[in-house]
Amino acid sequence: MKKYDYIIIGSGPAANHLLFKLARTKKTALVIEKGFWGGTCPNTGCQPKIFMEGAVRPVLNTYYLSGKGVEKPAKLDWNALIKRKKLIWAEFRREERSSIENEQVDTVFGHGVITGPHTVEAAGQEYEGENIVIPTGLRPHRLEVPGSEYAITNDEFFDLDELPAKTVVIGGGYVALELATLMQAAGSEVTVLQHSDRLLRPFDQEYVEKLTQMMTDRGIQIKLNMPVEAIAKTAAGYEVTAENGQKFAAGLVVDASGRRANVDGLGLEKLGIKFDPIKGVAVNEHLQTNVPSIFAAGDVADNGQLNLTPVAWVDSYHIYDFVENGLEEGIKYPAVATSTFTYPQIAQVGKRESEMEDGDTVRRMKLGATFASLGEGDTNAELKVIFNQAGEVVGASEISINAGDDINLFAPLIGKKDPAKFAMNNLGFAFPTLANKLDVLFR
Ligand SMILES: Cc1cc2nc3c(=O)[nH]c(=O)nc-3n(C[C@H](O)[C@H](O)[C@H](O)COP(=O)(O)OP(=O)(O)OC[C@H]3O[C@@H](n4cnc5c(N)ncnc54)[C@H](O)[C@@H]3O)c2cc1C
Ligand SMILES: NC(=O)c1ccc[n+]([C@@H]2O[C@H](COP(=O)([O-])OP(=O)(O)OC[C@H]3O[C@@H](n4cnc5c(N)ncnc54)[C@H](O)[C@@H]3O)[C@@H](O)[C@H]2O)c1
Repeated sequence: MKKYDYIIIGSGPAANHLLFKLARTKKTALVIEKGFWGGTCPNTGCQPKIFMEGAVRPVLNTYYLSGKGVEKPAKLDWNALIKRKKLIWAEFRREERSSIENEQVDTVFGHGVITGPHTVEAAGQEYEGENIVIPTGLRPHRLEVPGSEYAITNDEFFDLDELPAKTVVIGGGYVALELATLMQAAGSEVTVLQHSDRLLRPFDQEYVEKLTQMMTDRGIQIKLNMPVEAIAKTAAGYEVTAENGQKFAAGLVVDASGRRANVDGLGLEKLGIKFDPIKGVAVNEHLQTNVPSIFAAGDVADNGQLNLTPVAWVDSYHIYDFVENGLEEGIKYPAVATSTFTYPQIAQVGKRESEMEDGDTVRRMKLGATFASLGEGDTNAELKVIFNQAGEVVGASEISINAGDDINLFAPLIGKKDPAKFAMNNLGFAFPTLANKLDVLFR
């Protein structure tokens, strides 16, 4: 039986960042993957999404600037964009597996099953590992209603050659609103059906309302409290029926009703490894499962964090430091910033206004009134920064077309006592960018 220092089941961001670290050592690893090499983020998640958003953003920009110096809104050519996407990704997919392999790292294509505290089976072979790491990620949740098989998920979305004239998106989280943004910008008539009364739970709800209004103004129908009862195939496409009897016709239905942990068929039950079928594998402060040689990392680890790529990186770095450097201190997550890649974007780091405690204060800045935002037609742009009683920055939220980038300026300011002084003395920001406006905000 071939022996390795690490057996890693899954090849997503949590796995490849552990491999980057291990490359500095002489340690050996086997990576097992049953889907696309590289995992969700580069194949069916963050990367194809941000690639497409890169074209959608300037198109929507011209929509808001139309008649204000721009003659008319630009038109997005979905078919051409997908063609270009497929070309770029075909090359990525050809090369990704071989980019992982080297003299220290072997790869196997297949479903990994843990058979013992140090053994894993894949593609009919058993392998031995000093350490086993489970970064198996999440898979799309499928609605449990008749006809749910007619809906696609993000797994198929980024390869759609044609975009129908009418689309229905089920869900109200990151994926639902990001995909709805892309499809409407490409000319589809989009309806979003959310089962509850809230969208984008991790974000400032005042900004979510602003975003909802702007999406609605562009023609996206957003229906709250609209649980779906069934999806049926019709001569023209599909018909989605809500529990209240309302019917929605569409040429495409996208199920974005959340994601579930990839824990099935991993052999966890046999070894007594604790897990939750939705949230994932139970871990301690070193990301160890209740079997000490077996770790979980990234989205599938029930680590109390949002399921984001930078969190997966932090997890894999911690496992490396714990196993290789004997780090005793438990994992400490930084304040990880997050953003929706809608139009406009909503971004967040640290506390939200709704989480303020006694003594906290909030300061707002109407970014939309600045020359830069006026020039971009981003007149609803706004920023909120939360301070604690000691004057330290404890959170920031922004709605703007650049919020996802802007929020990164606030991550290093979290916990800083005199942020204006810190920013002015330590960070030499370019002008005129949001960075320079920090000075105004902190006066
Ligand atoms: C549409 C979409 C957009 C997103 N956008 C963003 C974004 O903008 N920013 C952000 O931070 N995050 C984003 N995310 C989340 C991000 O993709 C995840 O947080 C990240 O991929 C987690 O990495 P991971 O390594 O834990 O798991 P994954 O990337 O999911 O990788 C897990 C891998 O394990 C494999 N696997 C599972 N079980 C087995 C098994 N038994 N044997 C072998 N292989 C197995 C899977 O095939 C998969 O390739 C997005 C997600 C989606 C769906
Ligand atoms: N920009 C980003 O960073 C980004 C983008 C996409 C995904 N992600 C990550 O991936 C995770 C998964 O994203 P997601 O959008 O799939 O999940 P999510 O948890 O953000 O949203 C799921 C949505 O589906 C709704 N829902 C749940 N059950 C439903 C039902 N039966 N019928 C209708 N709606 C239902 C929920 O209320 C929620 O609005 C996110 O939590 C996030 O961590 C991040």
